[in-house]
Amino acid sequence: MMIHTNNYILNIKELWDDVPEEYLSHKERYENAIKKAFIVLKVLRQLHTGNIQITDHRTPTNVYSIQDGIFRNVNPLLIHIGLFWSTIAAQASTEQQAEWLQPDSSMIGTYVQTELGHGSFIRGIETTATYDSTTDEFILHTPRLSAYKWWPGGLGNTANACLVMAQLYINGTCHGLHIFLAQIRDFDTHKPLPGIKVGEIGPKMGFNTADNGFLGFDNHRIPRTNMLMKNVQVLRDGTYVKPKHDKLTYGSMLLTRVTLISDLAYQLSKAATIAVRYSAVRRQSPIKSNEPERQILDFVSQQHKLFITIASSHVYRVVGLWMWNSHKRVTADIHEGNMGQLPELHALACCLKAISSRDASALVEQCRLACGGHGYMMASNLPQIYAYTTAAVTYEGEYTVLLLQTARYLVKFWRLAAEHKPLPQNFAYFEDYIKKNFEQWRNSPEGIIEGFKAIVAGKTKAAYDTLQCNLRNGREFEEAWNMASVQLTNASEAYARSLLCEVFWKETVQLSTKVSKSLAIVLEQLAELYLMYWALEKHGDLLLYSTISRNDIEALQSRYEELLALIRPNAVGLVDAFDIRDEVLCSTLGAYDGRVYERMMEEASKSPLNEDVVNESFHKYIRPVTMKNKL
Ligand SMILES: CCCCCCCCCC/C=C\CCCCCCC/C=C/C(=O)SCCNC(=O)CCNC(=O)[C@H](O)C(C)(C)COP(=O)(O)OP(=O)(O)OC[C@H]1O[C@@H](n2cnc3c(N)ncnc32)[C@H](O)[C@@H]1OP(=O)(O)O
Ligand SMILES: Cc1cc2nc3c(=O)[nH]c(=O)nc-3n(C[C@H](O)[C@H](O)[C@H](O)COP(=O)(O)OP(=O)(O)OC[C@H]3O[C@@H](n4cnc5c(N)ncnc54)[C@H](O)[C@@H]3O)c2cc1C
Repeated sequence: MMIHTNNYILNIKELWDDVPEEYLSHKERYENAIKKAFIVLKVLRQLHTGNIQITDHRTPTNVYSIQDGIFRNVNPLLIHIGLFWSTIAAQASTEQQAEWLQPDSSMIGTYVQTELGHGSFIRGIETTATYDSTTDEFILHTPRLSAYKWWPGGLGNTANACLVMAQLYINGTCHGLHIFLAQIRDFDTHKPLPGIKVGEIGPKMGFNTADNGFLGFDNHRIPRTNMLMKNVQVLRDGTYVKPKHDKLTYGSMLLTRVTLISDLAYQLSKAATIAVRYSAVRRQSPIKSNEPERQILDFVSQQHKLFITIASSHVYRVVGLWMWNSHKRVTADIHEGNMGQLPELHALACCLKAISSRDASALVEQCRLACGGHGYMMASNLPQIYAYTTAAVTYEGEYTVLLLQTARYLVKFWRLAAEHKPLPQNFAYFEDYIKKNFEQWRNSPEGIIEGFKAIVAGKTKAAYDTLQCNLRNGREFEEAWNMASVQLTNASEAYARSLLCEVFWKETVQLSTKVSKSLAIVLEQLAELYLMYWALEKHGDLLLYSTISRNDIEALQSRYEELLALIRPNAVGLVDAFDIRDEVLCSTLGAYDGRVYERMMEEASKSPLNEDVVNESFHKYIRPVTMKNKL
């Protein structure tokens, strides 16, 4: 059957709620979401097997984005689709993949890594997988409460299988973390298998349809062939065959960090669409007292809040794609046995995942604030987008922890520069900074990019000097590192910002040659706005580390304000161009037709508190008190 995915999915009635999900209980929310998840999964399987074919050109992104509207929260199968399958595809041997990656598989899986006691420091994970050569099995075991797995999405009620990260023991020797496939529930009855203690962890700030779960193993046995064996093997006699790089097991985190950048771009585009459209509808107070009230989008301070969100969505879309292509290239190299580019990819993914999630959550919150009181309504959808986005600051590598990973990479190159050793081209600016080869400041995108590089160099130098000073004072390296960690994270943050500015500007300039002149102008305005915004935000750092002057900063401010005025007439068009359907946006404030107040009233009428003219609690609790003296 040929289908148009948009229409097909939008027309499946069971996928769309009559009662807004906020009115459901924790249990009902899950049950509602799981019903929908399996309808969507069926569609995806039909697409995969070719039973239905797509006529529109944007799937699977389309299916992925439509699900945002379907769930208004999180698809409980997100980890099954996004992490379970992709980890098997990347880390299982060809034979394992042939067996496990069947489109009609009974397995519903999840990715089980974090424990009650350890999330960030994964070498501290306590779950063990001990090889028993007499039976050719691994024994999975949870030695104590802190070793209970805690957090995995879909684990609480949905999954019947999982990929477990555990410490591998062979003949008493620990070989570190490895990934194992374990069945945890019966495929038919769905009851936990013997030796498995599994459940759901309870309500959270968001992700409430994702049934995040806990899991403990009591000497649970799985076949030896259930260890993911593409990069590393345990042979029948217990021989351990090492991987070519000892962090290949962390590959799924790397991939998800890369993917997340694009997902966050999409969340930003939703928030921007809601806030900009609302700001075009909402009128509040005149600018000149003798004039009618103005669209709040005409207030320059409102433009300052919103246009950076539009621009940032483009930045993360462009940089997300750039990272995706790098990941593809590096993965192909790894297949050929060349690990050379992995450290760089890891360093970039860490800082970009950290900064994109932090930026996205801050900007979504800014959009909510920009919608005044109405932005606080769940029906605006901004609170849900925020709850979803801010979780990304923590999961898949906590913000600070990831920035400190990138700092290791920066410090290595600074050490080379300080010792006057050869540097790769992309760090040549470290040497310039040491030799004080400072460029004359230019108030242009290229000038700002150079300025940001000077900040990276200056901050890395400061962190490195502190580290050295701590070492000279007799501290051990790890302690000296901890003492310098505020400066180290600052250097990483600056590095991420300089990458974002450089990649976005260069890609925009290139793209501009391929599109119409009028579109090129708008794209360049947005890119310039992004660079100016951050130059002004970081003007203190520019004053410290570059040759910028006070006059230059004043000129930047004027150009920034000019850009706000230039973008204003295109603001609504720019968010319309994100092309997000009303059914996906799920917002009373952001719908295409601009019927904000009508939709708000329609949504309010769905409140169960409006079902009875007089709520029965009046008779039970209020009247006895208020009427007491009059009875
Ligand atoms: C209709 C449906 C359609 C569905 C379509 C699906 C599409 C999917 C799209 C999905 C997109 C977005 C949605 C995503 C939603 C996700 C939902 C949430 C899921 C959440 C899951 C999780 O959170 S899983 C758990 C994640 N946990 C972490 O990230 C833990 C963080 N900690 C670490 O990574 C490590 O502990 C740390 C790296 C911090 C340290 O490791 P350690 O072993 O201690 O390292 P060291 O010994 O200190 O050595 C460091 C050296 O190792 C190098 N290194 C570290 N990591 C890596 C790596 N990954 N790769 C390469 N190298 C690495 C590091 O550079 C050091 O090297 P050096 O030379 O010594 O400096
Ligand atoms: C919504 C959501 C979904 C999730 N889904 C999954 C899943 O599907 N599967 C899974 O396995 N896990 C999942 N997780 C768990 C997630 O990966 C971890 O919570 C995350 O990696 C952070 O680890 P933590 O909770 O141990 O934080 P902690 O490391 O305890 O962080 C607490 C604080 O300590 C600081 N800190 C910790 N270590 C250091 C250090 N070395 N240096 C400086 N500061 C440090 C941090 O910066 C932070 O401020 C999920 C989490 C959330 C919130």
